[in-house]
Amino acid sequence: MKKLAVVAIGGNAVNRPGEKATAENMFKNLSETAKFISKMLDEYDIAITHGNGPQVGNLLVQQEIAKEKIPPFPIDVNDAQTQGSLGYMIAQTLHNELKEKGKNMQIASIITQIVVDKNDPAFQNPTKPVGPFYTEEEAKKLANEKGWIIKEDAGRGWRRVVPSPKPLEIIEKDVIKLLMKNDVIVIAAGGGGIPVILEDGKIKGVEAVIDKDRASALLAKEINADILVILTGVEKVYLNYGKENQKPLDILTTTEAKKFLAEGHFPKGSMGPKIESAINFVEQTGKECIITDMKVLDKALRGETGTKIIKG
Ligand SMILES: NC(=O)OP(=O)(O)O
Repeated sequence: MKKLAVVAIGGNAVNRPGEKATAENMFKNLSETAKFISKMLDEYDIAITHGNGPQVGNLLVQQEIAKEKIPPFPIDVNDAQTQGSLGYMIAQTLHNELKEKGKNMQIASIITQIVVDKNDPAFQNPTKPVGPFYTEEEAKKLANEKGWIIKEDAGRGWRRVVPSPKPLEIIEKDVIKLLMKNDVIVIAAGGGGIPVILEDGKIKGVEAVIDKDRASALLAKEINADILVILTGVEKVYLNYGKENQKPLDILTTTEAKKFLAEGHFPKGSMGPKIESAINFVEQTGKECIITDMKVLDKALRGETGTKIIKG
């Protein structure tokens, strides 16, 4: 029997740094991503999750420019748009890769809503970077003109930030489980899921972008996954990343992970949420999480590279 995995694909699986975010480039990059992910399908049934920070921010910019003629949508509707566009691209590129390998598997991209707490303090303190990078000067000008909140993003430049509440419950969890039981590759919780709140027994979208690694950990827990795989731009997690004394980590216990997180080894906008999500999933389930680069995914799953987070 195959094991169950949630695979969270990072931003560089979709857009390479410095490359234009054209549909053509995104299809090209995702075709490569599909090659790496498809290697795990003999051993694992998978649910794929993806980010949407750059894409949802780009949609907001497009709508800002066109707002005199076409009314902008709220952020939750734009989250849904990115689930649709990226879900389509991932499904198509994976379908084509599997066909080339002589495999005929069904792939379903699920528009996924995730309940958040309407009193989550994140609504008062936006932290999630979206859209393009700006210089400090450009970003401050845009913040003045458009009322955006802007922040410096992990030493890479300035970006608009929006609220990022904690994901609590996946509305479509049962249909995701049903599809996975029936050997369907599921793409779900894209862009961290569409944030919704409960009001008078109904659900209603709210303007925010949930962190995709947090949503991936929740999905992995809810579908009882054997492993959470977080794909990113580095092969291993490092202590003192980018410094002369940087040290790669092969195995990290949850106790060590919490200590290093508190010591500031994992920046808020990049490795921090991945480590937090890994700790949540591993502590709550006793299962494992691997953080690695998709190019070495097969080796990491064999325990030959990557950083494995275990309970302890
Ligand atoms: N929603 C989200 O976390 O997107 P990124 O990973 O692209 O920032």
